[in-house]
Amino acid sequence: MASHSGKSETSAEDERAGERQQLRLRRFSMAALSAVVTFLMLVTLYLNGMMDGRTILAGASAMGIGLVGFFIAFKRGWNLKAKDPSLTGPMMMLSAAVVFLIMFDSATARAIMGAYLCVIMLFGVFRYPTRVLMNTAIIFLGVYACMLAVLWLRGAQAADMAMDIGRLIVMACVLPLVAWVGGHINNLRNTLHDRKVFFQTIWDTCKEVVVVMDADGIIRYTNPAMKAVFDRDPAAMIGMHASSLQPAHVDVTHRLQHAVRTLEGPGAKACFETEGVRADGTRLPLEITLSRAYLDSADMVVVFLSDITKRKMAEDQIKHLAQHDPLTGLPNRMMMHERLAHALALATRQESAVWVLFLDFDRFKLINDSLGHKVGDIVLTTLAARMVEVCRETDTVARLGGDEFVMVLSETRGGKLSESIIERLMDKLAKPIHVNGHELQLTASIGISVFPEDGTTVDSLVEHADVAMYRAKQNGRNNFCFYTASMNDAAIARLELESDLRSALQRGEFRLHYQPQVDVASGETVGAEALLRWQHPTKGLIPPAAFIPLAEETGLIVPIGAWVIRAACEQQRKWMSAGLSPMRISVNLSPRQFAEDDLVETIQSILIETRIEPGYLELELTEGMLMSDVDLAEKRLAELKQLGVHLSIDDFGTGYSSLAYLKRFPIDVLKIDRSFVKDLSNEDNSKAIVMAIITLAKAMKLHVVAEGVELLEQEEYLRNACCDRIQGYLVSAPLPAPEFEENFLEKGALQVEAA
Ligand SMILES: Nc1nc2c(ncn2[C@@H]2O[C@@H]3COP(=O)(O)O[C@H]4[C@@H](O)[C@H](n5cnc6c(=O)[nH]c(N)nc65)O[C@@H]4COP(=O)(O)O[C@H]3[C@H]2O)c(=O)[nH]1
Repeated sequence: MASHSGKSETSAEDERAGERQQLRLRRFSMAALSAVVTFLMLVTLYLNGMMDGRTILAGASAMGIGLVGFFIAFKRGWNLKAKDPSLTGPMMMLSAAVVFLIMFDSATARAIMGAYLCVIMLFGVFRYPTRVLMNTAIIFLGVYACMLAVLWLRGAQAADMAMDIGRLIVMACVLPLVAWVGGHINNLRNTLHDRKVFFQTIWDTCKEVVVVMDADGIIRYTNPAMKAVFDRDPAAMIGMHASSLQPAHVDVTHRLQHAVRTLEGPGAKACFETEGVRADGTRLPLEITLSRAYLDSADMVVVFLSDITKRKMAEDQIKHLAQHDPLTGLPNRMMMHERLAHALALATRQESAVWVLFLDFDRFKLINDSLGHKVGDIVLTTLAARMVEVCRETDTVARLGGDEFVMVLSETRGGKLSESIIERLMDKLAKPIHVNGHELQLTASIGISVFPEDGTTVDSLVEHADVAMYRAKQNGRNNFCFYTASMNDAAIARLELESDLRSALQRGEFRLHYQPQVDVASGETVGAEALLRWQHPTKGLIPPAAFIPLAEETGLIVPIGAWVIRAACEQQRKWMSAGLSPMRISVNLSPRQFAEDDLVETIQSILIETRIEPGYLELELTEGMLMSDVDLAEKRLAELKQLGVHLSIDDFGTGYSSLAYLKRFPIDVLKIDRSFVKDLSNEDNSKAIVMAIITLAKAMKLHVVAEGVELLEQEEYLRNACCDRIQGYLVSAPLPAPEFEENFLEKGALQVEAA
């Protein structure tokens, strides 16, 4: 099989070689024929007495012998051994030898060959580069000069010599010039050809449609992109009017004409966007760029048509993203502004009212913190959908961020706005939401401002609705409140508080009070909780509840919280330096602080600077902080634990702690929330809860501290329930450091193992 295919390959090759040899023979025959024709021409010259018969005979014989030799070589295949089997070189040398032989003998032949060469050179300028032409001219002139020298030596006639020398001089002047000019023409021709290929490639591969049209809008040229973009045959478009590329309802003739008129000077261009139509009738957005060009003796307009479908889609998407909230798909603050401005303009004309509702969901932060952002997101989208359901199409529901929403309700001619809409909205929002097995019930605090009574601008109405919302929250959650001028005062006060809070740290207005923690069994003070106070220059001592939420909201809690830890450690150091027995001091950590990446480093550097053993510092965390991101909490707690500080869960029982998670956290202490302690005397439920917490803590080998112990009977119950420690007014209210020192340290505080 293999040898068979090998054979067939060889025979095919032989066949091709045979064909090539035949071709060479044919070419040779044509060259021989041209030699015969030349010979006939020479015979004509001879018959007219212009050439010597001997010369012609000698030339013809030499040529004849040479041609026969070549013929035999081709027939026998000798030529195949040569480098160039066509034998072009030897044949040219034979021709040149014969030509020079004839020229040598005949002045006429020299004259004819000179003229012949000039003609060849002239035509050659379109084909050969300067170098080739110049070489040919020099060789010819050199051989010619040598020939004349030999003739002169042989004593040629003076008249003939003069003619030949004159011819040689003329040719010496003309031929290099022809060669030089010819070379240039040839270069230009090549450049033009290259440019043509270059621009043709651009024309053919350009993704933009290029249309060259005359002053009447008739398409003269267009490129292959026409097919790709408009699905139309470019050849078929030639001669059609450019308007055939547009949908029937779009007429840009005037725009086009106007744009063309504005094009002044070379390189001027005009640009605009419009719509085009494909062969199947579908439309596409186009960007048109026009410029003028002069072609075929006429003014032309060159039009670039770019398909901007993708760009338009991206623009629309960006616009949508810029104007909408990505989570709920509702308009965002920017679009709410636009819509409200529009609603106000309309209401001014129609002399109707517009209500701006500012909504904030009560307890949302707690849900978000304790059940995680994913649950928070589901809750928000559910609430957003409910708000939209209550609205009419002309109304707007927007999300400003977090759990803050704004609704813009416009009064129509048919119906007045009334409180019943708000009640309907609140009922709808308060319906339970089921997420991941949790049944969540959220309520909204709603502030309402009314146009035109409460403001005539977008900003004032939104601001006033916000102020009213704060009041609604203060009045107890799940409430709504219409704005009144006096509310503004409260909002201003809040702003003032915020600005005072910002400078309180620099001004050194913060203080720490210490509340003792007492061992139930021994009655001895075994620790203290450091609690923050703000000594305001005009308002006096402000309790933390009045400013911690604001500090948390503004982020100021991070530097304030760091100050608390430092102040507590410094106080501890002072007491130790004064020879007082050290005890563990606990400080509260806020959610923001806990989330800070450099929390551990901050605490570590404070401990090092104040030379306090980590075991004397206890950090109080809330359940919400741990549950909002369990993985982060686990990592952060491990880092803190490694540092050596004590960890406790504050207000235990009020959050959403899963006991399974509790096991993952390296906690030392559970603090029973004071709401359970408060109800110990009269509520069986609280007793059960307190007992459960203590049992749980014991099972997990944790210490238990009961907060807010005010009454002896509460202490008694806790003692019987084997609670480790108590903290509360029964022992002492939080005290400034000197009083705490006097009452609880000097009286012989018990030393606690810092481990
Ligand atoms: N009714 C009653 N209350 C008692 C009794 N014993 C103590 N208390 C009060 O209960 C609060 C205990 O602190 P907390 O649960 O950590 O609750 C703290 C804590 O969450 C926060 N807080 C206080 N200081 C800081 C701080 O430095 N940083 C952070 N992030 N939060 C702090 O402010 C909350 C309130 O602090 P305070 O106003 O100092 O209120 C303190 C304390 O004065 C009692 O027998 N009965």
